[in-house]
Amino acid sequence: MLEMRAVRLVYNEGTTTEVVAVAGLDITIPSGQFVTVVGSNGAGKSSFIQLVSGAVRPTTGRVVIAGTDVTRQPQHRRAGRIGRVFDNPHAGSVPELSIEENLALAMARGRRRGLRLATTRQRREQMRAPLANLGLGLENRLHDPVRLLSAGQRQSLTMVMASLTSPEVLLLDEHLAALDPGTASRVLDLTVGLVRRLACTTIMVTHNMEHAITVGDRLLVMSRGRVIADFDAEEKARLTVPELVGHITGAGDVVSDRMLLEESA
Ligand SMILES: Nc1ncnc2c1ncn2[C@@H]1O[C@H](COP(=O)(O)OP(=O)(O)OP(=O)(O)O)[C@@H](O)[C@H]1O
Repeated sequence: MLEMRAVRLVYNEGTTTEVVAVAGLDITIPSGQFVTVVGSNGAGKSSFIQLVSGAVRPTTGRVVIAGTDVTRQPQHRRAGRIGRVFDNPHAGSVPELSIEENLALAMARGRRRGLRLATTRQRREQMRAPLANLGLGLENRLHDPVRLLSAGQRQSLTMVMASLTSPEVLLLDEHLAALDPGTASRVLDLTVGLVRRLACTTIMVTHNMEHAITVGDRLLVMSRGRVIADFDAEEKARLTVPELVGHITGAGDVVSDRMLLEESA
């Protein structure tokens, strides 16, 4: 279970540039639930993800993962429990290292022994299986540097890397945003399969209203640092894209061209 208790995140507090990024989050996400999150630019979606990962600390409030209060725990201490995939396909892997070395790094993440790049035959087999599941042939390119991969291949690899530590929580921050529609759809299918296999608590931020509705068990709409709508699986199944857009505009927020373009795609 993931709990956010009265969480506020204020940047530059008490100055003329003060920004309330998160204005009060009180959310309980049961273990294994797959939550999608939408909202306009600046609604606080990435801040929510960063508060869970430990990239930022709340100004006030508490973050609890599986009963452990992690509010003051630094990011590296929770790294082994949390998988994270960013919007930038280049952010999740090291371009000059091979696929195998990147996977070895991911496996070492969060372990006390530190990083060990040497690979054993057993470990290589452990890496090959999830790569083969992608259906992209990457299992036969273990020695290729990651810089040779396309954006979709890199994002798929990052997904596999995030899954290798069997995370309790998987954080996906607009991880399909930089991909063309066809590739995004394939990586989304991969995401759904991976989340099902890992059975981990998952938060997926997306600007794609269709994805937000069709994927996962719950949908949160954020506006100005708060959750303004919370749809369970049944409500989500009945929700239409125009209704969802209506929730965002109804809060006085602007729906970006990107959201509308993808809505009509
Ligand atoms: N490091 C920072 N310093 C100051 N303000 C910040 C910082 N990071 C985020 N903010 C502000 O906090 C608010 C919430 O930002 P956040 O990135 O969480 O929104 P978002 O919903 O993810 O937006 P987008 O869809 O545009 O990525 C915004 O007003 C943003 O400008």
